Amino acid sequence: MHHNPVYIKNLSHRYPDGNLALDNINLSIKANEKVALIGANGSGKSTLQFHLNGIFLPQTGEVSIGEWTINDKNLVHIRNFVGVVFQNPDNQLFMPTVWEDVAFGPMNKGIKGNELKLTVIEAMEAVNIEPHLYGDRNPDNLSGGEKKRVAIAGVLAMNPQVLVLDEPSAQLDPRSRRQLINLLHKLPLTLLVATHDLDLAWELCERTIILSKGKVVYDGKTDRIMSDHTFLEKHALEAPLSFSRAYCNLEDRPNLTLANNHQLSLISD
Ligand SMILES: Nc1ncnc2c1ncn2[C@@H]1O[C@H](COP(=O)(O)OP(=O)(O)OP(=O)(O)O)[C@@H](O)[C@H]1O
Repeated sequence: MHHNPVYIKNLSHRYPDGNLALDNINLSIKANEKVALIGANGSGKSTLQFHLNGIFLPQTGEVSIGEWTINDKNLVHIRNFVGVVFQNPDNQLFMPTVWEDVAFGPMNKGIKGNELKLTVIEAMEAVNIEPHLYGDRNPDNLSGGEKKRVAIAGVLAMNPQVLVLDEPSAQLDPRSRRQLINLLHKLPLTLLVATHDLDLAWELCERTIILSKGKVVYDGKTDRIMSDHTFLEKHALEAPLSFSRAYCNLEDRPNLTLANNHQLSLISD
């Protein structure tokens, strides 16, 4: 019996057209671990996330969330345990006002009255969406970054133990992105962040999983992989800028070692 909040064994996923999007994935994530999921377009990140809250059920292999091995009978438990914020917030916001959107999940869990009000306010404040300014607004009329933050608030209001985020920084301006990183950093929960923003991966996640053509090709320390330009290039990825900058100040991060000459030319650029 394992007790990790996320445990995936021999998971494969083939789309109806024959496309093998996940090819024998094995991984587990410990409580409160913050993990980046990176990989080029089409590497399988979204497909994997769809398996984490039962949007897809395993065709081959198994996915366990907390104490449940996902099947079509325990999806309510799974979805209370795992919150997923999709890449496109338009898929997530459907109520006439921001307030109702954030309140929707906790209301369905039976929370009401003052407790509901406090839950909604807390979730909105966590993502810097001021309840008195945004509560009555129609989500359709928000900017992309505001929608994204409301979608995150709606998931936080469910009080999940595992939070899965698909491209959380994609539409955010630098300040909102920074605030989001700080918020995610502080959250006492298990986090899996699929992102092309390798700076965010590096700043937020000690561990990185790299997918390539549906396979896990790296699972280990984020620091280590960000210094391996040859490996990143092989999987169509690029080292983050801030990481290269940090190299200029190696004494701040004494655990880093240069893996090859690429970094040296990058630093002097
Ligand atoms: N509905 C579908 N039917 C058939 N193939 C699909 C479907 N959705 C995705 N795929 C394929 O499965 C593979 C994995 O796609 P997925 O969306 O999981 O990748 P991703 O890593 O999330 O990509 P991106 O970075 O572009 O969001 C790709 O080859 C994609 O073309």
